Amino acid sequence: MKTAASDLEEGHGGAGLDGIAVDDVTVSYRNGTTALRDVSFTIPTGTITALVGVNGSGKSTLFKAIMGFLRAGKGSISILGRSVRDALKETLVAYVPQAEEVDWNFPVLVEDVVMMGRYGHMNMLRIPRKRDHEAVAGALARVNMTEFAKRQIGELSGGQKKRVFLARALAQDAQVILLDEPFTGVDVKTEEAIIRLLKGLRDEGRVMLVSTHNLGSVPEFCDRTVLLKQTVLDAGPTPEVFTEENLRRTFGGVLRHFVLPGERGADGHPGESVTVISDDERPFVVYGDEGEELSAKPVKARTSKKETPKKPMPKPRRRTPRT
Ligand SMILES: Nc1ncnc2c1ncn2[C@@H]1O[C@H](COP(=O)(O)OP(=O)(O)OP(=O)(O)O)[C@@H](O)[C@H]1O
Repeated sequence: MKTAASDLEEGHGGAGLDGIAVDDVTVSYRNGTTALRDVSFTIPTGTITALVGVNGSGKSTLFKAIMGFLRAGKGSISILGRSVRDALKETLVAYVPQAEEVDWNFPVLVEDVVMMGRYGHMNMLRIPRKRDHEAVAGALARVNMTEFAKRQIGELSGGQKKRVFLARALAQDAQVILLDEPFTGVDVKTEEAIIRLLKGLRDEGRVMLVSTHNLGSVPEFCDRTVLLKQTVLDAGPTPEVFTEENLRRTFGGVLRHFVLPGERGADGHPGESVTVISDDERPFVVYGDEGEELSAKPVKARTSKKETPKKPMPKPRRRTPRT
C-alpha cells in the first residue's frame, strides 16, 4: 500500500504526485451565495503556496472545501492523490485557524490543544500513549513553546497562540497544512520564526497553503501563488503570478500603489524612489530603480483598474515596519 511518506518522497521538489489538486470546483452556500466558481489549480508537494484575494474572495470557503467541511457542488479535490474523505481519515490535513475563529475563553491548556492533533492517531477512548506525549513535546519544542505547555491557551499572546496551533498540526504529523492568515496580529520576529518553520516543513516535502494579506512577505517565502476572486485569476510560480497587473486584477480599487520620488526617498534610503503596493496589511515595498520599473510616474496614488503590461515584481530589498 502506498503511504503518505512514499508519496511525499516521490513528489518532493515539485515533481511527481500533486499535494493538492482542485479541479473545476464550484461551492455554493445554502443561502444561494456561490463563493467559488470553476476553481482549478494544483500544488506540488514540497512547496509553500500563498492564497491571495480580497475579503470575501472565497479563501476560507476554499479551505473549508479542502477540509471536507463544505461539499463542492461541482468538480473534485484530491489531496496527495486521495479523496478529501480519505485524506481526512488518514489525518493528512491540518488547519491553522484565524484567531477570531477560536473561543479563547474555553479553559484548555496549551499541551491539551496540541494533543488534539493526536486524536486521529488514538483509539476511541483517546487515552494518550507515550508516543503521543512525545509527539506533543516534540511539536511544542519545534515552535519554541515548551515553557508554555501548562498555560491556559487564552492567556497567550496572538503570536504564541498561532505557534500553538502550528504545533497541533505538527503533532498530527499533517502532510498538508492550511494556514488562515498566520501573520495577523503577530510581531515581525514571530512572523520570521513562523516563516523559518514553514520553510523547514517544505524541505520535508510537506504542502502549505497560506492565506495572507501581507503582500510584502509573499515573494519572500511562497514558491507559488494562487490569486482568488471567486475563481482563480492566476496560479503558478510566484515570480510569474505575483505581477503588478495581476495584483490590480485581484484587488481592484482596494489596492493602493504609489511611488515616492527619488529626491526624498525614505529613512535610510535617501535619493532612492520607493514603490509601495498594499491592500490593507504589510505592503510590498521596493526601493530604488527596481521600483521605478513598476511605475514611471512618481508621487501618485494609483487605484485605477486600468490594465498595464505584465511585469514580474522585483524582489523587495526591505520592507516597511508594521504600523
Ligand atoms: N456560511 C455562509 N453562508 C453564506 N455565505 C457565506 C458563508 N460564509 C461565507 N459566505 C460568503 O461567501 C463569500 C466568500 O466568503 P469567504 O469567507 O470564503 O471569503 P474570504 O476570502 O475568506 O474572506 P476574508 O478575507 O474576509 O476572510 C462571501 O461572499 C461571503 O459572504
